Amino acid sequence: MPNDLLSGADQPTYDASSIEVLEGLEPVRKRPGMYIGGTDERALHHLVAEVLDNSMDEAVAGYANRIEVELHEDYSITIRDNGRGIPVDPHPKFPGKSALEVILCTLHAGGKFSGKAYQTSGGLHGVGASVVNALSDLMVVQVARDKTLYEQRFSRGIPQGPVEKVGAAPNRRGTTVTFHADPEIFGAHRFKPARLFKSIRSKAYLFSGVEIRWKSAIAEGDTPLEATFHFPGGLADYLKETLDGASTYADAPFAGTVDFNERFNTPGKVEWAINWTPSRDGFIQSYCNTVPTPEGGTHEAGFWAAILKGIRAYGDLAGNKKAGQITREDLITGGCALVSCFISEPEFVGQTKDRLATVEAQRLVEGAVRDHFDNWLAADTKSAGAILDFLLLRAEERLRRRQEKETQRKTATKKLRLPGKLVDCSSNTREGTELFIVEGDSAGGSAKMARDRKTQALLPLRGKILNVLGAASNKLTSNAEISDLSQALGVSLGTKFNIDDLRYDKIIIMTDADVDGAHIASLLMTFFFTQMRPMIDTGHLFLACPPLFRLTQGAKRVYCLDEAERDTWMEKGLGGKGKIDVSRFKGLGEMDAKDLKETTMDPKSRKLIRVTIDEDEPGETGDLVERLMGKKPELRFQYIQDNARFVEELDV
Ligand SMILES: Nc1ncnc2c1ncn2[C@@H]1O[C@H](COP(=O)(O)OP(=O)(O)OP(=O)(O)O)[C@@H](O)[C@H]1O
Repeated sequence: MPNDLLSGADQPTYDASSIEVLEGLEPVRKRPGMYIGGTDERALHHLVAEVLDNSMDEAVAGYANRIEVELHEDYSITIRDNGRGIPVDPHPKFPGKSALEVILCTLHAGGKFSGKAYQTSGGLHGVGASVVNALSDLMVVQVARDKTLYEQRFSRGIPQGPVEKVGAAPNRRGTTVTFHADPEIFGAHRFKPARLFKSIRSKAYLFSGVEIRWKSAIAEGDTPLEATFHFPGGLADYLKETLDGASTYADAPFAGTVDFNERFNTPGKVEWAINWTPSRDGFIQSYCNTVPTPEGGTHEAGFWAAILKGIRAYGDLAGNKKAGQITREDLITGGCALVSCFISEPEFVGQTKDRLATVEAQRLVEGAVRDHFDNWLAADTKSAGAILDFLLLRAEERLRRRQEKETQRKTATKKLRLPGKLVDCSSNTREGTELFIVEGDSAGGSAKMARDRKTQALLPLRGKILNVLGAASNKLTSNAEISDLSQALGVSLGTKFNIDDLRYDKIIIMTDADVDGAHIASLLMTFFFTQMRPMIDTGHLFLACPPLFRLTQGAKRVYCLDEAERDTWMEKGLGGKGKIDVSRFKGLGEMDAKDLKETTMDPKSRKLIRVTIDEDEPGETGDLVERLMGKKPELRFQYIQDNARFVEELDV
């Protein structure tokens, strides 16, 4: 027996009794991160968003027009609406329990699955309220319905008694939720009045049909202790307030709202406002069903597509040939945008709903905004001209920066601290250059001989790079392989990544054609996906396809990518004389320079796969990466196979 295995006597029993099933709300308390993205201050504030979103859903559906949020001295918080009130009648499927108790004590219980009770709601998973309940040491829910006031109390997700009638409510209806976040979960984190104030105010801007009242017993800076928000002017007002008097290229923002029902015969709507300013960085804040989506998603993509196509077409029409050079990057540089859409059955990535994944939203938003933008540009030629000039300038600057970078590449290379093991190419410009990331030093040896010195550079990696999904960001920057890689590429990680800094045109991952090689390739792809995403979006990342077999018959020779290809050739023969000789490459290192050049590196004869994100399911890829690279190693092989779904084949 290998000595790193435990001997029989030391082994803990591993049978059915060791398989645990977490019941009720236990999983939420055990792994809060899965439901609210962590246990930090952001997660704590997310609890308020979950409860507030339920009241907002009630308002957007047309049943409530007032919401009150009150922060108490002990940091408990009350959220009250004048909607229909959570149902309190006995639930037909759970004898002895009211609907209220089922909603608050069961995951995936809700009224928003079928679209019958709500058309366009922020809630959809049926877990929000129960998660808040599970993570609160006290939660009290009062419901005013049918002239009666009901109440039920909970602690850490467990009812402290049944729902009870506690009084009459002749002139009132609605739901009041009070909760105190459990310090066992959130430690010393406390609600920050300024943060709550800001997010609540933005909610009011998103739906002009609601009035939100704010009250706080706790002071923070100049945050008011009481305020009432009601913004009939919607997003245009919000943008004006956010820009705070900054000068803008258009006198009034391009703003509007389109009802999808009228336009596309499908429920929902989109509202937007955008203006360009020279005095600050651009930004976009997007929302779906009043839920903020800080990571964007399909609605944002649709919005930018409409603006980009609109401005290019306008430029074309005005006879400006350079308008086609404007990119989305230029639009965002000085463009300040707010986009809020309402759709039925939205799909978000994760329970914290940071990114919208509904594919349909892209088409709806683009279609709705595009016409209006064209009309707006045509009607206000003064603003349109100013914006076009500004964007053309942005595009020119960007192109010039890139040009400078390219001509300076060589000088910069000398100045840059490049990793010692990088075998650089000699070309002075980025155009046509390639960096092969190769597995192991020995592969580096034959690749060095096989490469075209002018355009092909090599970076040998020793062993496996850190799995970025499990790693903290300081670990990332101190990891030697990762820092060599980013230095060789000339770029920084994460939000600091700038595609213009990239030192090569194609980045090609070249690993052995075996499971280990596939694992290294997938670790690298995960790294690029999470830290250098634009590199994939702009089509710079590739996988090399080294062959697995070489068949020789007399003077004839072929290379096969896999067993199937080998078998086909074996059957039909190569057309040479004598017996077919089969050699299997165990790794890149075993191939001589000639083989490697011909099959894998020479642009004239090789095959490359471009790594792309499946556009139909932009959310899926992120999810997939997280699910499989973040957690269990045994799922990785599956992941590697699944990769095939988001790469497309390309002969280069
Ligand atoms: N203030 C409220 N007024 C009326 N009904 C409510 C209110 N709060 C919750 N509900 C009902 O309780 C259900 C469950 O709410 P919960 O927050 O658990 O999930 P959800 O909003 O459906 O989805 P999500 O998990 O995405 O938030 C809702 O679908 C709705 O039917």
